[in-house]
Amino acid sequence: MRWARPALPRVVLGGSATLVASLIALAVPQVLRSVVNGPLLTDGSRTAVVQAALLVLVLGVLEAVLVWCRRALIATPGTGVERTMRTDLFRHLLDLPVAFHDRRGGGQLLQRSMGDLHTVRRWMVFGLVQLVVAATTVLVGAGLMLATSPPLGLVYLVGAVPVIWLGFRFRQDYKVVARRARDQAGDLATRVEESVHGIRVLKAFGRGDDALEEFVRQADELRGTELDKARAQSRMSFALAWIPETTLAVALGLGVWLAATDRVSVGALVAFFATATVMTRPVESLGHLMAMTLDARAGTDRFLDVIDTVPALADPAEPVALPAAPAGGTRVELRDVRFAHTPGSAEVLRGVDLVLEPGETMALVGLTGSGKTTLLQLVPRLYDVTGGAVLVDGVDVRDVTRHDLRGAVAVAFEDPILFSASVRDNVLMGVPTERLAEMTEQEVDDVVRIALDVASAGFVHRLPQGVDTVVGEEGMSLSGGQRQRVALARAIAGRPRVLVLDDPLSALDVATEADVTEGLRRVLAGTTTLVVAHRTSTVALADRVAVLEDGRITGVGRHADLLASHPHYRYVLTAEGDEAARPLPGDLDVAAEVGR
Ligand SMILES: Nc1ncnc2c1ncn2[C@@H]1O[C@H](COP(=O)(O)OP(=O)(O)OP(=O)(O)O)[C@@H](O)[C@H]1O
Repeated sequence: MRWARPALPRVVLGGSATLVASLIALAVPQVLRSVVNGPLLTDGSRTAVVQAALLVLVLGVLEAVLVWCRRALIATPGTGVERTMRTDLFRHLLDLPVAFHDRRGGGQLLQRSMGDLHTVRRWMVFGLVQLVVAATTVLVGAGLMLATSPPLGLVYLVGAVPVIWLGFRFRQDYKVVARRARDQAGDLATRVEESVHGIRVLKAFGRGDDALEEFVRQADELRGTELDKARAQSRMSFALAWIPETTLAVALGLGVWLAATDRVSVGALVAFFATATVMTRPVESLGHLMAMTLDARAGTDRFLDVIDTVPALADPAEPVALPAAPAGGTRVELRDVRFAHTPGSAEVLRGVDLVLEPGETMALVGLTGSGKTTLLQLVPRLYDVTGGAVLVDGVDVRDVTRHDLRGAVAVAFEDPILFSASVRDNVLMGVPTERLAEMTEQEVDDVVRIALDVASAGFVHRLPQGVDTVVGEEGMSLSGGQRQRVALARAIAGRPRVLVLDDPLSALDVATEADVTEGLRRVLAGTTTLVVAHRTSTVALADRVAVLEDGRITGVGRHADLLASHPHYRYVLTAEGDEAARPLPGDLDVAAEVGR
């Protein structure tokens, strides 16, 4: 795995240190054997006993030093691997298309980047090395026992057969519950995230108890799975404790008989059981270490599920550069555009043909759910068309890099999302980083000031720290209309070639709306703009209006002309509100005609 590779040298070194430490532990019984068989049972030489004791002491100190080395060597790369995996996952999440995030719960992704990777790190730092060392210790120990006394060693090996079989079954069962537990933990995190996000709705509708009930149900489910895990693990640990112990009891009876009949030396018998004692801990830890490994595997699988998802909206292999911005403005064309949110589902857009001439402001009007937002999102390529093409200055948006495209096209959504940063930083998100890097402090200040002015966001200067006020998570410390204006300022701050606005004035009162409209008119001159409009006042920003009906554009023209000639347009604007069909200044005559 590429994430583990940089850490491998230190992990191998740390593993080797632990291995040597375990082998040292296994060597102690052999020293014991030589003491028992030598000085203890024969000449009783004190020097030999002292030498042996000193040797055991040195071996003990060496073992302790090596255990310390393991910790020092492995802790750092373990955290490094976790950090790199987490960063790569986050980078990938940013790279994945909006359609991916439409399908995945936020909590699941949170759980993947935090809980799952934490499990992987713990396994790398502790589980992996311990597992290798325990397995090696058991193998070497079994070999030593076999060499010390073949009949006793064989008894021990016979006992290993059911343990191996149980281990195999444990692996099969635990793998499934480990994955289920991680998925359920992700679902639970999604529930928390969704409830916190929608706390106002829950409180306003008194639905807190229902949310709690659902949370408890999911938490119980997770607890059930955790208990299944614990049960499987304790079954395995139980087997790993009683089978070797029973085997040793049999071996003890046999060993005493063999020693009594001089078929095995007392020293060998002592060494055999001392080795078995050294092996007790590694053998018993195998259950826990296997469980840890399978947990880490479930975490890794969930990590790879996301990281292996190829971004459907990747940059083209040979990107085309957008032509330099033409003096008169940028031309945007939607050519026979088709779009379905998921493969096989009904098409939301069914052959949209629309041209925005350079510098033109086009309003997009249609019934709720007719696909206006969807259409808008195809221009900055938040989704890819499923048929036809979107062209910016004659270039298919799929042929340019996303970086170039997003430098040229700016968006303001109806539901404006701000980040927990200052107003100033939120606005500056709309300016490409390279351009920001070339600006002086004064120029940056001017960009922020002008953008906020155009969006009539003067309220910002009355905030406690002015433009440096941090707006809280998702900008929740601001009102809806205030957030909408900051988001609008962000969209226009970068002076984009194309501006895509999704009903950007919907949360504003009439007076503020008039101010913003006035400011926008100035800015929009020369910027090709597509703006979703539900109200006549937003339509007032536009040079022409396009009517989206049943997935197609059924009319394009001036507001007054459409009001006169297009029944669906008239119906949409009238249906959206009493004041909606209010004619624009200068349209009074036509409106009067229609009204008659
Ligand atoms: N992420 C999504 N996944 C699946 N279907 C979606 C998704 N987003 C929107 N839709 C569907 O696509 C259709 C068009 O939705 P869209 O948001 O584009 O409409 P709209 O015209 O902007 O509506 P409104 O005026 O209410 O904002 C709707 O039927 C909606 O259910």
